[in-house]
Amino acid sequence: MTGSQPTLVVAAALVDDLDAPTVLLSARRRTPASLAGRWEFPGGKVEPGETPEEALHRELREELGVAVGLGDEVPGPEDGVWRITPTHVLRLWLAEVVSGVPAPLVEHDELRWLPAGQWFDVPWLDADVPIVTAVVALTSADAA
Ligand SMILES: Nc1nc2c([nH]c(=O)n2[C@H]2C[C@H](O)[C@@H](COP(=O)(O)OP(=O)(O)OP(=O)(O)O)O2)c(=O)[nH]1
Repeated sequence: MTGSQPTLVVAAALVDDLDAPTVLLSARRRTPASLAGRWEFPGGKVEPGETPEEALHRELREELGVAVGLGDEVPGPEDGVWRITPTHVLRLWLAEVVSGVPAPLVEHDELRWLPAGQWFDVPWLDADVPIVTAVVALTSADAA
């Protein structure tokens, strides 16, 4: 049944401070055309031989040019993961930047640090909306 396994995507809810988050980073996709202009959590697919955490560090280095520290995972409702497309599931971690300044290097054409109370104020990918709700709940931010 290996062929029926969904593709695992890993991503980060980057905040300013894992202990007291106030701002959340969202990234606007450049491609494909069907997703361009929508906002997401930076990340990407886990490659063979990588752990999910290794893949996430690689994706954030490649996409944003930053090193991060990972916080808690934001568990999803389906065996702990988030179903984002018929063929992809997402795992998401809270994270904070430990080195570098995020820049839209590859996959994105704009980054935005969303202030508390404005975490829903960009057109997230449809699948990400409930995930943002979970991030709000987990961080107990007064952001919604
Ligand atoms: N990275 C990311 N992908 C998401 C999110 N929400 C969501 O539905 N997706 C979808 C969009 C894509 O169909 C898929 C991930 O693809 P991707 O394009 O980010 O992954 P990747 O960089 O490794 O892909 P590739 O083009 O190099 O093959 O998951 C999200 O918050 N972050």
